[in-house]
Amino acid sequence: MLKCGFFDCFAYIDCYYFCYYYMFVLVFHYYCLPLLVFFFFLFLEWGIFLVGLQLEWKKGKVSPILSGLRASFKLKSMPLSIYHDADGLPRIILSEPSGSSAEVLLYGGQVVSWKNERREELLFMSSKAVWKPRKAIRGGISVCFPQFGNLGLLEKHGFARNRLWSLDSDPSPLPPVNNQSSVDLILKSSEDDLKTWPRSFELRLRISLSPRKLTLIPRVRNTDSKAFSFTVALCNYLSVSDISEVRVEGLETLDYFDNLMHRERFTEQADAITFDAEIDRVYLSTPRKIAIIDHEKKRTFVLRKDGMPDAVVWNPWDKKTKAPKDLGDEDYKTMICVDSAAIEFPIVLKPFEEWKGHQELSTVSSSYCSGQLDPRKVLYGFQ
Ligand SMILES: O=P(O)(O)OC[C@H]1O[C@H](O)[C@H](O)[C@@H](O)[C@@H]1O
Repeated sequence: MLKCGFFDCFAYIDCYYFCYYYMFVLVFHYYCLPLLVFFFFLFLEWGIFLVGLQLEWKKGKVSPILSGLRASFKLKSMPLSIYHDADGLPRIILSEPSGSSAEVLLYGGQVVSWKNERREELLFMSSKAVWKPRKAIRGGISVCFPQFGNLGLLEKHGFARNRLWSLDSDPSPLPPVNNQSSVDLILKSSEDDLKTWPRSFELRLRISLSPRKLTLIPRVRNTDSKAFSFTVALCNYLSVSDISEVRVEGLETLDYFDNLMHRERFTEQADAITFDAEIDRVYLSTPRKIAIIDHEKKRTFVLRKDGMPDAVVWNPWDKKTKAPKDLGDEDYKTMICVDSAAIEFPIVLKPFEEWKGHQELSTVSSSYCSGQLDPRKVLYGFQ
């Protein structure tokens, strides 16, 4: 007869615990441990990726692997409509809720109109502008790349303003835009351009509209196997009531190259720039903020820029022999060009590096007190 004492019960329970423990060890070793190892390496990989992303972004450089990964995770953006006007040039219309708008041509990646909420045009467009390819359109905001002016062997101001750009579906590392107030454009080196400028590049431009503000973010990526350098400018043709009533502040005491004096270097002596004759100067290492004050219209344009240390100031005045053919005789009176530029020190990019600039044009619709460059002071009287 089998007898089962009190302590035999414990032996019986112990045996079960041992089996559970053994099973747990088996499961842990064969299932959980591999899973833990898997997740450990997964998180490690993502950590390295995110740190890399941040470092690359801080340096302003982007590797193709990172940009490829980003592209695969990007959000789908809302398609923008492309219109063809009477001139046949494809254009994109940007708008935002306050009522302001902008028009952007694929030809040249050029902004040709920027209207405020009262539908007033803020950019100058020549009465004789030629709306046909292979010639830059006289007005708006044009992109000079890869050469400013005649500072090289290429055509004046480079070829980018005379090429057909495309919509950019992968603007990474910038997040994709998904509304009607921004557009991303891209120009890549073509076979023809490689013959005259044998450097493979991607030139991107984001144009964004917000109340009283137009922002342009140009970027250049070196997709070549060799380093290259370039000069660049955003030529802003601003609409003014009367050039003789205009004053530009923020460039005083700076050095400039005078294009009318064989690029000789001078130092600005005036406390602001006023206009009574032809002017064509490249101001060097300027502050980030420049004010263009239109006394008659009681409007001030505020130009803020980054990554483009120089500023060009140009008005051809009435020198009919010298003035461009696509400019009306009286047009010089209602325009002033103040450009954001990188000219004195060309930008150098190694393979896969990216350069990024930033320009913001805004308007302050009030009388402007000299010396108060901060538009908040003008608008709200902040001290
Ligand atoms: O006639 P474009 O090639 O468009 O150039 C227009 C003007 O652009 C810049 O402002 C230059 O400094 C000027 O020298 C030039 O005349």
